[in-house]
Amino acid sequence: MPEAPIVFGSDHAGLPLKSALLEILQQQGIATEDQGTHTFDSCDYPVLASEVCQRIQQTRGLGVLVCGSGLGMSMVANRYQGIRAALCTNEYLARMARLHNNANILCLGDRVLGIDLAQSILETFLNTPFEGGRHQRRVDLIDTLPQRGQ
Ligand SMILES: O=C(CO)[C@H](O)[C@H](O)[C@H](O)COP(=O)(O)O
Repeated sequence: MPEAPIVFGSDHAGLPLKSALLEILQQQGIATEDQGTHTFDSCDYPVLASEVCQRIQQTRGLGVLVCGSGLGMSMVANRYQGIRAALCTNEYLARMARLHNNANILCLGDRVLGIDLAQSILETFLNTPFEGGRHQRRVDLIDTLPQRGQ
């Protein structure tokens, strides 16, 4: 389990699932942060994703972004340097996102997943280490190849 707090963010559509997952982790004694949103007023997912990504750039820990589908959050998050966001709809994807891609943000869709499956995906993500080895070389290329325009 990582030492930095798990940083959460959602828009209005992701608020119910985010709240449920935060409560579960808090009951397990896991440190968390909630960068918002905190109300059901309609808001814009790029703003919330930006807050969480900037926080992860500081903590170098793991984050969770929840919107209606998870798509918008993942699109925004993957534009940030050093952020590898993975939209996961099952435990296999969550496991591979950590093992092979060293993903540091998990994106979830509140309108896609039930709480039980989302909890299982989250726990898989948090408890799976990066495998390193050949995957480190590929992860390094994620950051360098686009800058070279290749
Ligand atoms: O970014 C999204 C879609 O890719 C998220 O699912 C948003 O939460 C969704 O678009 C919000 O929709 P709403 O009709 O404004 O609630």
